[in-house]
Amino acid sequence: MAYYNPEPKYEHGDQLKVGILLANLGTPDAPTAQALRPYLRQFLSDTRVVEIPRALWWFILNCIILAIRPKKSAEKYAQIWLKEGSPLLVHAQKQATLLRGFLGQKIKSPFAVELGMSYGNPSMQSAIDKLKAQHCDRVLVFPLYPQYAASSTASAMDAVFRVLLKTRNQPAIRSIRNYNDHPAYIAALASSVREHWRINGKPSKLVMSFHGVPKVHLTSGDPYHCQCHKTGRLLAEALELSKDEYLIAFQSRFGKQEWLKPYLASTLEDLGKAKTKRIDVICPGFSSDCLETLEEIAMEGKHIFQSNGGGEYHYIPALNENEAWIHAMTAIALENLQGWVSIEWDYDLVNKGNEMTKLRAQALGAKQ
Ligand SMILES: C=CC1=C(C)c2cc3[nH]c(cc4nc(cc5[nH]c(cc1n2)c(C)c5CCC(=O)O)C(CCC(=O)O)=C4C)c(C)c3C=C
Ligand SMILES: [Fe+2]
Ligand SMILES: [Fe+2]
Repeated sequence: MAYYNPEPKYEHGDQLKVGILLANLGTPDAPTAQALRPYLRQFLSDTRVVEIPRALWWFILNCIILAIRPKKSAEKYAQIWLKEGSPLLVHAQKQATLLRGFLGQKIKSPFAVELGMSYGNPSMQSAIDKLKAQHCDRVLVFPLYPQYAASSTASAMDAVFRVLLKTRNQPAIRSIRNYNDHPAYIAALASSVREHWRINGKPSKLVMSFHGVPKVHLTSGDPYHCQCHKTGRLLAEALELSKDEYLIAFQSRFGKQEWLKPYLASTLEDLGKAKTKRIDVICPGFSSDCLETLEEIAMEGKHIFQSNGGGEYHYIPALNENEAWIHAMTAIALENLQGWVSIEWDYDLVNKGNEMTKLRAQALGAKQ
C-alpha cells in the first residue's frame, strides 16, 4: 500500500501557481436522512466539535444521535434546499467564482481558486488535488469564517493538514486566522444592513446572532466569543447604534452542556414578551446562508418571537454574493498573498487601499 497520494504529472517548464483554498464547513449531498447520516457522522466524530471521551461519545453518537437526528435534520434541510443544491454549497461556489474573477483583475501572476469542505463534498482532498493539478506550489487557506473558533477554523485547518500528511510534494501553506474586525468585512455588513433599512425602515432593535459553541471552549482559551463581540461592536459603531439599539446572542445550541449566552431562543422569547414592535436579525458569522440562518433564524426564530407577542420580524440575509463582500474577500486575500503574487497597482486599487487604510486605522483606534 502506498503511504502517499499519487502526484500530478509535472513537466519542466510548467508554470507554477499560487492557490487560494476557500474552506467551509460542508453540507449533506441531499436533504434526505440517507445523505444526512454520513455527513453528521463525519462532522460529529471530529474532536474539534465534540470533546466528550471517544468510547462514551461513540455510543451516544451511533446509538442515539444517528438514530434520530438524520431524519429530523433532513426535514429541515428540505425546507431550504435550492434547485441547484444546498444553499451553503451554492453560495460558496458562487463566491469562489466571483473571487476568481475579482482577483483576476488585480493579480498579474498565475493563480487558482478552489473550494474545499471540512465535512462532505467537495472534500478538502478534492480541492487540494485540483490545486496541485494546476501546479500550485503555494496555497493560501481562506476559511469562510470571519471569527476564529477551534470548532470551525481549526477543524478546517486540520482537514487541510490531514491531506498534507498524505502528500509527498507539499505546497507551502499560509492561512488566514480571522478577519472579524477587518474594515472591509465590517463595511460589507454595514452596507447590507443600511440597504435593508433603506427599503424597510429601521427596527426597534438589531439582533446580531452568532453560532454558539460550548462555554467550556471559551474558558479553555478559544477566542471565538471575544471575536464575535468585537464584530458586533464594530458593526454597531459603523451603523451609529446606541447600546440599547442592538444586542448580541448565540444560536444553534447542540447537546446538554452550557453554551455561550445569551441564547438566541430565550432572547427572542424575552423580546416577544416585551411586545417589541420590530426586530431585524443578522448573522454576521455566516458568510453565506445555510440551514442555520434560513431555517433556524428566518423561520424558527420568527415563530419564537411572534408566538411570544412580538411584532414584525426581519431576517437580513448573509453576505452571500454581495459585491461589497466579494471586494472584502479580495482585499483580505491580497493582504495575505503579499510576496507570493504580483499585483496590478491600478488607480482604483490604490484608492480602495487608501480607503481601506483609513477604515483600518479607525477600527484599530477603537478599543479592542
Ligand atoms: C459559524 C461557524 C460555526 C461554528 C463555530 C460551529 C460550531 C458547532 N456546530 C455544531 C453542530 C452543528 N452545526 C451544524 C450546522 C452548521 N454549523 C455551521 C457553522 C458553525 N458551526 C454551519 C454553517 C452549519 C450549516 C451547514 C449547512 O449544511 O447548511 C449541524 C448540522 C445541522 C443539524 O443537524 O442541525 C450541527 C449538528 C457544534 C456541536 C459546534 C461547536 C462545538
Ligand atoms: Fe454548527
Ligand atoms: Fe469574551
